[in-house]
Amino acid sequence: MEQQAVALDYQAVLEQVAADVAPLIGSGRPAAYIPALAGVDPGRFGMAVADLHGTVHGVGDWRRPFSAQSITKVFTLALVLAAGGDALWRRVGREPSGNPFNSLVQLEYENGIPRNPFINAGALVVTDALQTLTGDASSELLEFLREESGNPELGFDAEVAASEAAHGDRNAALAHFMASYGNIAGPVPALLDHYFWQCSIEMSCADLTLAARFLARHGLRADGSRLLSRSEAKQINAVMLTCGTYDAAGEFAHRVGLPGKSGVGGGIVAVVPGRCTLCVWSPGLDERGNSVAGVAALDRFTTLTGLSVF
Ligand SMILES: NC(=O)CC[C@H](N)C(=O)O
Repeated sequence: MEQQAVALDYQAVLEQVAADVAPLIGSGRPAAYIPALAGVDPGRFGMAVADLHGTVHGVGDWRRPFSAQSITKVFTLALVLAAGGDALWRRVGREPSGNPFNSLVQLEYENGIPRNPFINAGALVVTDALQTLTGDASSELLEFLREESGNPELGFDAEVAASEAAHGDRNAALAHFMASYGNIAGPVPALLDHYFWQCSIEMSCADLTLAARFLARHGLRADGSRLLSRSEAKQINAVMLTCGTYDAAGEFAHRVGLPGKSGVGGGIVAVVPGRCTLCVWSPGLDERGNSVAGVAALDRFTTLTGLSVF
């Protein structure tokens, strides 16, 4: 049976979701391996939905900025595909890794080609590609996010970026290891700086729902111009579905049924292609690095509304 695009009362749905997941807020733990993130209040919860035209509804802390972290990997990937096309896929795969996001182990067996663009190794390759294409990967990303969200105030959190750099041995190891296979073009120290700056961008649920709309709009930017072809937008959504929540992507697809991308700041962006974008934030993470209340909220949202890609 074909699903009708019935007008939904997003505000009422969000309020219901927030009430339903309230007992889970504070479960899990904020990321501790980046000390500047460990101090975030685990009692926070916000969620927003943006429709295709940019009307945003939200509940809780939906306007409060948080550390976007790995959610930014979606946008960096989009900018590289927009500027460089398919060439990227010779350097990074599109398969789930089944391993933690910062794992080193597969890289040696697979000749320095990361499994997908959303584990840290893959994101480092994507950032390296953006650096080659533009000369200033982090500024390029920030500019794009400001334009799409309509929020010129968006910026980096210098304390988080410095904290990541100070505890960045794992990411440095990944980057140097891939460089030894010839899969990093630029100097590793500059690449790591850009990568950490990107991860430190602070955005609210409202900002992220707006910025991700090109994924629900089949590649069209907020101003109506085309960022990606319809097929490229589909490809990013597909990789989000299969790889966006790391080694929990199967569980996320099972529960939520939408392309999604999480970050260790506790945010998750999800996309209903042709319909809307969602973002939820709550800093308590499960052992795989995904927000406990966040996944539950998206699960509840798709159950209540029937909105899913399946
Ligand atoms: N999953 C994440 O959000 C990880 C991003 C984090 N900045 C890191 O590189 O470790």
